[in-house]
Amino acid sequence: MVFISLFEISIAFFCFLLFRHFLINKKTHRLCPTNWPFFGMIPGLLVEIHRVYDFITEILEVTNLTYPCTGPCFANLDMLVTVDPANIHHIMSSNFANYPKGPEFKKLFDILGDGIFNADSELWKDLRKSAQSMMMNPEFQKFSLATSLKKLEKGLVPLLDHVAKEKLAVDLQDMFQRFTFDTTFVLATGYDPGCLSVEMPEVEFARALDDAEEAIFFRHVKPEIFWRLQGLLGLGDEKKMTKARSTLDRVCSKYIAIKRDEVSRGTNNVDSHSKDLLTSYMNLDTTKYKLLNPSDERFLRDTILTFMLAGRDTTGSGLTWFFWLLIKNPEVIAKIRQEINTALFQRSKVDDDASNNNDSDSFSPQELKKLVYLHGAICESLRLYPPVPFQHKSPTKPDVLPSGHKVDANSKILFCLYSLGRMKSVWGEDALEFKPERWISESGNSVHEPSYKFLSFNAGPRTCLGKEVAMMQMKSVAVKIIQNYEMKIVEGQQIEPAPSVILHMKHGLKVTVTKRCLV
Ligand code: HEM
Repeated sequence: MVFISLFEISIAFFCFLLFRHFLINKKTHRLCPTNWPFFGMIPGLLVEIHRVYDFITEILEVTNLTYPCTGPCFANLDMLVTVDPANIHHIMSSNFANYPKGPEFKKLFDILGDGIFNADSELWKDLRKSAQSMMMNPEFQKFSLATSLKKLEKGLVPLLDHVAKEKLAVDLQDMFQRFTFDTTFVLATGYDPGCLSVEMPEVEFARALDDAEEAIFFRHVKPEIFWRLQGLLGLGDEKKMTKARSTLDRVCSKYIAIKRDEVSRGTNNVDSHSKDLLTSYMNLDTTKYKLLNPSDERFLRDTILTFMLAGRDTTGSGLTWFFWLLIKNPEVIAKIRQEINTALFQRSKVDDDASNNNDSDSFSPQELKKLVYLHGAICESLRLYPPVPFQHKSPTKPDVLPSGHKVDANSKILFCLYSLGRMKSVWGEDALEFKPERWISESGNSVHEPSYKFLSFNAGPRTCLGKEVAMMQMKSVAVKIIQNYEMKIVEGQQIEPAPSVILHMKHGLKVTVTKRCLV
């Protein structure tokens, strides 16, 4: 009897705690997830995980751009989610020193070791300066453009011709990932893995990167102890992560050994003209960059892997969403074609005057820069579908953000780039529409948007180092395909972002292709 009453009293006390909790933690808005005792908002987030980006976007729109998200009390998953441009500018630029990526970031992305994505303070400075000096070198830029053009002519065009001739469907996402995988691998190591071909071979390195990215995404919503346990027991995503790690280590180690051998024998791959990043790092002047150690295999492995993640997936994802938007908006394709034809006509006039005979339909970087409408269309696509959909920061000292939110030392701040590009209060009432014209001024020049508003390439001192390489690559691919092919989306596909640290399409993008008759 006494036992039953004790049980009833406990239930009543628990109900009282729950009631009190809901009175204190009233929801900011009906769309926001409930903050449950013990589990925080995680149950509400997990229910919406299949459409997590749109869910967060809806919440941020109704909460004035910043939302404190509470995790389970035992899991250290509390974070402040913000897309307020004033906060972004404060964190990314004006108070950069107080906002490193932090140790939590490195734990989640541990597969990248001490590469530039994970590094902070002095190590990051050395990594950034060395990578910048290599990538800004005009020889590297020429090498990068030549690599893209060669892959276009020898890989992408034959594949699209084949698909058109045989009336097949091709997964554009797979095709672009293979394209950028090959080009980035050449830039990183000097070797072409030949992933883009009519046979579409399975490439274990590419599969391992995909698996690792998915596992990293889920680490963001799981308590650390949980995913570490999964890793130890070899379960779920962490099982894939362990396998991915061993594949990535093995492949990197193989290429490092081949390259060391070549560099020591002076027989470097002629195609790369010694401008690939691996060769440059092996010959690094370590008196300038005291914290970098190119004789350490681990350092070279982390560098290759970081560049593969930085260059392959981002540009591949950017191209996929861009072509999806184009196919859905044929009037945009027509305008880009018109712009390309005008540029080709002007070039032919200049050539006639100078008696040159340049009948190539590939554009030089200077010519590509003049395609203002194409530039606007790509920026518009990167605004709505940023390849890196979210980013983290963690303050070293407590601070108050311009939005008035207080942040503690070592707390987590998350920028949702996907949501930022869709906020009506930032981009206007037509924020959800695909409008390349948004990026063109009345005088016909490109409109520059500040990076704390258009964050797709990051902002402040950690701005993306590959922005120019990526834009040139996307433009070269776009010109070639738009000029020579028509594409149609295969009916009945569901197009949605996959939960990953890169904004992939969950089920790919299958299209049919026909070759255009050019007169
Ligand atoms: C459309 C294509 C691309 C997009 C949208 C993009 C976007 C970004 C973003 C958002 C970051 C910041 C990530 C973070 O701090 O967590 C970043 C950093 C970086 N990106 Fe890109 N990226 C692209 C292409 C490339 C390419 C092609 C390369 C190199 C070949 C590259 C190299 C880098 C590097 C080295 C960093 C680290 C910068 C630092 O931490 O100081 N990116 N990129």
